[in-house]
Amino acid sequence: MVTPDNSRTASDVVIDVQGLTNRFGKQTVHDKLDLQVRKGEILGVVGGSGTGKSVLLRSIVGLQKPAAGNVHVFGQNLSALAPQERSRYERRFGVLFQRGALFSSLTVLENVALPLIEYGGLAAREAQHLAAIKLALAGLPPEAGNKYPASLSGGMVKRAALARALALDPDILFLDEPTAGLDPIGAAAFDNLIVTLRDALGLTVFLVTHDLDTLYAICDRVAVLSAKRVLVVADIDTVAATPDPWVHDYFQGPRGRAASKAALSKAALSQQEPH
Ligand SMILES: Nc1ncnc2c1ncn2[C@@H]1O[C@H](COP(=O)(O)OP(=O)(O)OP(=O)(O)O)[C@@H](O)[C@H]1O
Repeated sequence: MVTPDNSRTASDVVIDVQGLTNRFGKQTVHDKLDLQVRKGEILGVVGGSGTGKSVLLRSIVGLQKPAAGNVHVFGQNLSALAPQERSRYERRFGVLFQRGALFSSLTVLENVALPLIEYGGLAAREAQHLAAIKLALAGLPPEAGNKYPASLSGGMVKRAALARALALDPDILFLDEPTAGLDPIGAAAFDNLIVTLRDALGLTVFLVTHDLDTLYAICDRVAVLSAKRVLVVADIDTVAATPDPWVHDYFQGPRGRAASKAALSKAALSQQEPH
């Protein structure tokens, strides 16, 4: 594993995955995988289809019991905690699942209010007031709150799911392919929203994605999953230059080159803008 930047201290680490092994029957998805996530960063997690990105996310948030290994979050070994204590820590996580995972029989506002009632102990009225604020944070107009998920556009579903992930004021936001299925303009707007929320709320973001534009635009570091482990975790330019066939095809292919070029032009433009 390549970790060129050792300047940060252990206290920066909010998630420490050590020796994680996950199996499904005879299939080993992770074999003694190690990964650290630093406070306040947006970490992009990439890898070929089926390399175990979602399973890794699920293992960290406690939805997948690993065959071996530990996950420390905020210095606490979550696997060693009693269920009640563990769920206290897990409430500091906000998770946006791949397909949104909203309840279809509830309105958007009710979906966002639900965790506030269930885990936050709020009465329905207060929960809905707070939920309306979360919807606004996620960039949805107030009228979207009264709609059912089926009547929302793909982009709005993502924002509604994001609002729900933010409901309990998490410290760490987990996003599983948040821009999948969005048009490029919608995806760029969602990327910007993630950065704004990270900066405003001091979040740490664990972001599983296939979206090269997202990686170049908003990730502080990128981790590549390959051969059941983390092949490399570093800034994107270091990752893109890693000698590995999948990394090469992914980052040096036409889409990778276009995304890199777009990021460079954006950086040049922002330097020209008056501050
Ligand atoms: N609950 C499960 N039962 C059995 N196998 C599973 C289960 N969940 C995941 N897997 C298998 O684990 C492997 C990793 O799955 P995972 O969804 O983490 O991949 P991924 O890297 O997120 O892929 P993609 O980019 O296609 O979403 C796959 O082979 C998948 O079929």
